[in-house]
Amino acid sequence: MPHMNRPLPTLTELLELASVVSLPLTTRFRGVDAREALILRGPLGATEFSPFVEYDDTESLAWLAAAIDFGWSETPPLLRDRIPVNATLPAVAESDVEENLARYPGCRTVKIKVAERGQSLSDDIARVRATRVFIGTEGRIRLDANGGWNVDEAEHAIHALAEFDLEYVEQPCSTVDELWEIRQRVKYMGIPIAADESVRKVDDPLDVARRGAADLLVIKAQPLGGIHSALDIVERAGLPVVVSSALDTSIGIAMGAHLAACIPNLEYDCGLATAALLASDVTAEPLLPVDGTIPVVRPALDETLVENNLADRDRDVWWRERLMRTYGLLEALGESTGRHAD
Ligand SMILES: O=C(O)CCC(=O)C1=CC=C[C@@H](O)[C@@H]1C(=O)O
Ligand SMILES: [Mg+2]
Repeated sequence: MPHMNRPLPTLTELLELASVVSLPLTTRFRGVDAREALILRGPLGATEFSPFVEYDDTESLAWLAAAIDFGWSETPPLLRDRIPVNATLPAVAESDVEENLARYPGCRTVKIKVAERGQSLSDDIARVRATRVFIGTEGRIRLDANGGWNVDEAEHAIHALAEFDLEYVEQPCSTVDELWEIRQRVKYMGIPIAADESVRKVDDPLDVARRGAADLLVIKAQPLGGIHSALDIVERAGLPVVVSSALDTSIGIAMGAHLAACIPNLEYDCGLATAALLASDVTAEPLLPVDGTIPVVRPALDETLVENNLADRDRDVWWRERLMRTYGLLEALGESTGRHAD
């Protein structure tokens, strides 16, 4: 799965090129208030290894392949220099919608988190309604349930939320079978179903497309093994895609922006505006949206910002040990496929 057109950098090299940062978030997201990431200074520019902290080493493997791909392999030809992006609205209270959306100047599309644990459908309805008021009738609203509903709950929620005019619903349920079922049930309403976790957290990312269980795919560069590997998936899936971030720093977002820039048909706004969720970043030119787009650039690290955001000593050790173990897995895979570290 990892693509590499040159030998793997050695583990010693990677460790020398690494800094571990912890960036505060403006709003709690995915249950955390800070985003930890290991930043690498690759020969082609800065790159990022930042599987979520709860992921095991096997799941982290694709993220390391992605980091090396972006830092050590040339990106395929870029077809555009800016990417239209959506605002990402965490599962905030109705009263906080306006303040959150004000961070995304010019974005005509909002992705709203719904089905948050501990909340009810009426919280979702209030958040979606406030968003529709904020963006007006021309704006586009998509929902992301992160698999939080069963099929009946999803059907009920989609009926209740359809009046707000939905562009699509992302991962309403957790399994591919459930996605297939809910897609059948809401087809008559003309609301497409997008797969996210059913692409990035499964053994076969193409299964959901092959089984006709989604209308479009959410594609994330890090969990799918990097730009080359993700492009291969996009090509083989044959469905429209939305390139999204993994709540990365602006370095990982640049990886996503480069991936999006390589995709011939980009019909939907991409989920790459999440630098707006970071209260601090590792570059002086964060990839924040301007006029609803972000640029396709490789931002330079600002070493003062890196220094100011360095993680605590114990977290630094934790990330370096994770890097070592994951590198071991990658190396073993390389050996089995004939690729070797120096
Ligand atoms: O798609 C977007 O608008 C931003 C990215 C985003 O929402 C996510 C990034 C990383 C992890 C996820 O919980 C979340 C998602 O599920 O899509
Ligand atoms: Mg999602």
